[in-house]
Amino acid sequence: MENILEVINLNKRFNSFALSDINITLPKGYIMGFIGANGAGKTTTIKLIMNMIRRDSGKINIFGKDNIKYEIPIKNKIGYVHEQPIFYDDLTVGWTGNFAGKFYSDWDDERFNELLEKFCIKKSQIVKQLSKGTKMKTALALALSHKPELLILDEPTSGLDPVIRDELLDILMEFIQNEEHGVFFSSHITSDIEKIADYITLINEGRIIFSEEKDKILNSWKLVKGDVRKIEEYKDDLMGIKISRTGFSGIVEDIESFKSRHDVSSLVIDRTTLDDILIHLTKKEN
Ligand SMILES: Nc1ncnc2c1ncn2[C@@H]1O[C@H](COP(=O)(O)OP(=O)(O)OP(=O)(O)O)[C@@H](O)[C@H]1O
Repeated sequence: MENILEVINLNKRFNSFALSDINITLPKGYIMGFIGANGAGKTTTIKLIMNMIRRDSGKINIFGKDNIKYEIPIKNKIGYVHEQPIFYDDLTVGWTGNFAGKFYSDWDDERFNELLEKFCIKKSQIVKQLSKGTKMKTALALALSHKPELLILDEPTSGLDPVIRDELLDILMEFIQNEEHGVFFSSHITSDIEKIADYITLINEGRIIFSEEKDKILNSWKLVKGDVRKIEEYKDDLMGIKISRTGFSGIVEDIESFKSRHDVSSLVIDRTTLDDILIHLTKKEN
């Protein structure tokens, strides 16, 4: 299987934060959701992928090529949306499209018009008068209008109402149908990721916790709950343990192996949602 994006042993240090040994692989034809708490390192990873900041070490290949050495041809085939899209605020959406089109050899004006219509945006609208959600939709229309092969989206669904979010998710699923494209998107809306992602990467405090197929994660990771008096028996095999007055809960990475080592008859074993995993594995203890 050919990879559209490979991040290999990537490191980047700021004064008080470090991204450590980041490894991510996205095969062609798939969508990867990138999740993590605020400040976990998602935007920094995306900026490194886009070569907007300098890496300390490691390697990033996009379409099989180094993202720095082949930056211009690679960026010609990437549709990128920043978490806070930046425009010339006093100008119109139409002007913005014409301007963006000059930078891409494959700009498709018809596609841009089609997307504006779908998102109910008029070309005559002045950018500074757009709502937050409409600005994001404009950024998405721009990112999708130069025939990109890879979409890199930093929180594309934040600020969008559920109807538009759903439309956007449909567009992303449609985008990968030809099996030649890929989507890498970060989001705090885990239901969006559960809905459309094939792969999920979870980052916490600058380290990858997992980067795996969604179905594998949701099938093998389970939420285990039990009587707090029995916690000693299980605690070494549970992650992110939370204790209340009566019970405990924790995450198990491989439920079959857990069952082979413990009597689970008194436990409740539930399917995990991404929110369960995020809450248990990334919440700092007070
Ligand atoms: N240029 C910089 N100089 C110093 N520290 C930085 C810089 N950019 C980011 N950081 C720090 O790196 C950490 C990770 O930030 P990042 O924006 O990557 O997190 P995030 O996961 O995208 O968070 P959020 O979900 O809130 O957008 C934060 O502690 C942030 O303050």
